[in-house]
Amino acid sequence: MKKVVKFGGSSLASAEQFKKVGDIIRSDEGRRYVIPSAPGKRFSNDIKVTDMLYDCYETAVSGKKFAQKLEKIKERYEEIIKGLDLTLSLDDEFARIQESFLAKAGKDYAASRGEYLNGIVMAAYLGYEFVDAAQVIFFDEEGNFDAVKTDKALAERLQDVERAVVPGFYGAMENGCIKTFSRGGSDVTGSIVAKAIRADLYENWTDVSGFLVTDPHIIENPEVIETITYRELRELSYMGATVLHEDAIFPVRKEGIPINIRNTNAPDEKGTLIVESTCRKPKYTITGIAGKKGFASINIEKDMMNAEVGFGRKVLGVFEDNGISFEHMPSGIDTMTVYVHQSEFEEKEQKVLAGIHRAVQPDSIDLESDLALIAVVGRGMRATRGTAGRIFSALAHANINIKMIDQGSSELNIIIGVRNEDFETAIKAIYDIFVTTQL
Ligand SMILES: Nc1ncnc2c1ncn2[C@@H]1O[C@H](COP(=O)(O)OP(=O)(O)O)[C@@H](O)[C@H]1O
Ligand SMILES: N[C@@H](CC(=O)OP(=O)(O)O)C(=O)O
Repeated sequence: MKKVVKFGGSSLASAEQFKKVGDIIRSDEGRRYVIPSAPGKRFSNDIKVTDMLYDCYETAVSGKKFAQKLEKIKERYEEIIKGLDLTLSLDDEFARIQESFLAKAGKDYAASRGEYLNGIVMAAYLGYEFVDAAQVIFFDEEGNFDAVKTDKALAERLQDVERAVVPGFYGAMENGCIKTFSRGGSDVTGSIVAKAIRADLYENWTDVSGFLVTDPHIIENPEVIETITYRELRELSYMGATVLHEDAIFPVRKEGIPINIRNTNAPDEKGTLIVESTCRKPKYTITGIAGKKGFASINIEKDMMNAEVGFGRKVLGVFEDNGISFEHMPSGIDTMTVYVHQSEFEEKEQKVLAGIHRAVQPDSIDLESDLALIAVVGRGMRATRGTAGRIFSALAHANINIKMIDQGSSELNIIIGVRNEDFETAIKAIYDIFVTTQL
């Protein structure tokens, strides 16, 4: 059995957490390739090392003194090294980082040092070989991930390495410059390594007991999802369920490698298994609920809109010309509504409105802001009648006005638009009706 195991920042925030991780790895021979994140938060208002590095680098490039900030980061690692009784000095590494900050090596280089240093500590602790991600994970000149080159390099490099630590989150471009994935990207590294070595399983260890039906910040102690398909997960992680980076699904999915989300603080729990397909019946009609705030809607009206060939294309062309992607586009006979991210739209609002007027001469355009989108996802919805009806009635009972409802033709998800201020109450109402009361 060959397993790739990724440990998130919360699992590696302190020596105590490192010890739990060590026990987990040593308890299973198959856990041969380890992907660590940078040390995360030790307590709720602590600062992640990645954020300390961004801040320190910004101070350095603005020409201010940054030695003290760098020292604080070094202390985080020294505390871990001391707690693990290791004889390891990071003095040379920190001297090099300081020089590189002065030479403006880049924001991505700065952030990547969190995982790089944690990888060195982890390799020393486990007695595994350290493989720098800059040697095996590649980005092209435009900064896009180069899957083909990476897959080949990783497979070759790890071919004869029995046990290795590969730091998460970063790689290198052709010119040697360090480049990171977006935040939470160590999940992506784990998936890429799992694909390259043809792993049997990709374990992703975090601080919750699996993928939960909904965000634990909204519902206290939500149920754990036992089995979820890649497609369901993609919908949920795209809509804000942050436990797994949305791009982490693709590499393993291509190879049919399952992902197992596990809890470092409760290693005996089975967690969530993410698979290509399953005949296991889901426990509830819905598998999960996720959502995001901060959308705006642009409602366009024009008599006889439906008869005007190319109307939709012309409207969407205006958004494209302004570099704005749209999330949803429900339409009526003489109306169409476009949902966009408010932050992307706000600064270009007047340009977009003028563009729409010019392109399709509408009768009227209405804007609404501070909207939230909620995705109710589940493979079980296809076989169950009345799911949308139950959502409607749950929200009506909770006194929430539904702004929009959109069911994908795959019947795997229903998207609901509500006001930002109703977001949490709406999720609670949907959770209650499908999970708590199991109606
Ligand atoms: N549906 C969900 N299921 C599980 N966790 C979720 C969900 N939605 C949001 N979260 C949050 O994701 C966190 C885990 O992700 P993350 O902070 O990236 O962990 P790590 O540091 O281990 O990579 C959990 O602590 C939880 O608060
Ligand atoms: N350390 C990086 C990458 C990462 O994946 O971290 P975590 O596994 O703690 O989400 C970040 O904070 O974004």
